[in-house]
Amino acid sequence: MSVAGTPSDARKTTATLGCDTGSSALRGVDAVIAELLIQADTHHTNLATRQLPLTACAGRVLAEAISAPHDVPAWANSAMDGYAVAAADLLSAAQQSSVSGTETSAARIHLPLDGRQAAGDSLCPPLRAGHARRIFTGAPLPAGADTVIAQEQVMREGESVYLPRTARGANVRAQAEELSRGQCVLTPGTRLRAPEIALIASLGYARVRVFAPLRIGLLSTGNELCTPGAPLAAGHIHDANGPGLATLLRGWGFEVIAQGIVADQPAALTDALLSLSAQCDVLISSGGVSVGEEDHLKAVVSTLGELSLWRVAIQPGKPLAVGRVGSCPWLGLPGNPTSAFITAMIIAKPYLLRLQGQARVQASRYALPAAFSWPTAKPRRQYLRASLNDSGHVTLHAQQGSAMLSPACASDGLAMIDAGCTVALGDAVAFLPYAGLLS
Ligand SMILES: Nc1nc2c(c(=O)[nH]1)N[C@H]1C(S)=C(S)[C@@H](COP(=O)(O)OP(=O)(O)OC[C@H]3O[C@@H](n4cnc5c(N)ncnc54)[C@H](O)[C@@H]3O)O[C@H]1N2
Ligand code: MOO
Repeated sequence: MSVAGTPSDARKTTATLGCDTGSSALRGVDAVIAELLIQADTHHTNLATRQLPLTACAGRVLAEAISAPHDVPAWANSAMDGYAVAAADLLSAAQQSSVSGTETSAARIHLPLDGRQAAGDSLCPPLRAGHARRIFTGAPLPAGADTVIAQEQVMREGESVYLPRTARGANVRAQAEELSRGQCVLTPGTRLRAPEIALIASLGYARVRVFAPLRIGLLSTGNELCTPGAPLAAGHIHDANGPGLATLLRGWGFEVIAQGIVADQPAALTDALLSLSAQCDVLISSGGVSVGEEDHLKAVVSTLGELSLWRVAIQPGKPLAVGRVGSCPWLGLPGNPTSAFITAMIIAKPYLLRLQGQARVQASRYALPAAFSWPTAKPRRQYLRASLNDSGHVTLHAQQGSAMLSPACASDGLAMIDAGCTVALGDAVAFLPYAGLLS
């Protein structure tokens, strides 16, 4: 990806592009996210916490540090089904074999067995000197043994075995090789996904302290909107943003109080915002934040609290607004469905996750070769519906309209092209998979 000129040149390009009125005044996406994260950091410490059973913690954010109550592994054990030996015995047996000349293959050492050790055995007597012990994966390593030889490499003959030379320590999971007792393994702010839940369970904890889920008040604004399932009157459309955004927000672990459709009229908006702000930690609306005479939301929010930011250098999603209703933060997403989704995933998500107490909030992005060219630099950062082809190159969906939903369903993620940048075929371009944005 290349930037058109220096940063100041890029600003000049932006300012002189007549087709995007007012773009020079737009705030950059990264600056807006950084500002929102600072706001969230000063807010989230007030969040309530609860101690919950592990089975109820999926997607919750940890509110306490988790330390290992014991070494992991707590005791040395076998990583293979095979035979436990002392490496020193292999060496001395090998020397004897070569002196007596009884060893048919120089690689084989003959040792008698002293018993059998399975996972879950409560007794584990020490290994007898000069012996091997049948052992199974996860079984404790007997004192005196330091090496396990996988059974595929061993010839068994009655109660003795022929063993290959093996490096000391092979196939042994040493005590504390992963974690030491008392070591902090998860810090507050960690989102609990399947691996974290399994780790906590493995340490023996049945309950952990997590943050209460953020309660988000959601409303779809617009006089043209109609609830899905209801017949459409002339000039009306079904509300896509309400169900879509609620799904996104619930997928990120939040509780959603869905207000449904609210007419774009000052009185109706005022009532809805005041009632939701009394029950919620954050308010999210879609629609009514652009420049039209029917876009009343910004004025209403200014009256009820403060409009702190409006318009971001992002495409789609430019009219995004941020403010508060009383002390309740409000994010006003644009009405075009894809603009609403993209601003939710790119800007609202890190803010909300941080408000929820989560430490790591940025979505993964990968630099991958472009299977397209983007010859004209744009004044706003682009988030384009994109997929990966069989060679792992980024392809763009043919339709990129911000009112269109089907391209998002037919793609794998978003290609990001910075403001002022062009892309030539084969250039590295940032790709954000939906997998990291939707969950
Ligand atoms: N003169 C200008 N017009 C527009 C500008 C501009 O800068 N100057 N910006 C455009 C951009 S960019 C966007 S994005 C939209 C955003 O406008 P609003 O946030 O005010 O949204 P609405 O006008 O209410 O709706 C826009 C569009 O989306 C449809 N919509 C709204 N809500 C829903 C919903 N819940 N489900 C499905 N579809 C919805 C609505 O019917 C409109 O078609 O403004 C541009 N205009
Ligand atoms: O930025 Mo608008 O969101 O292009 O449609």
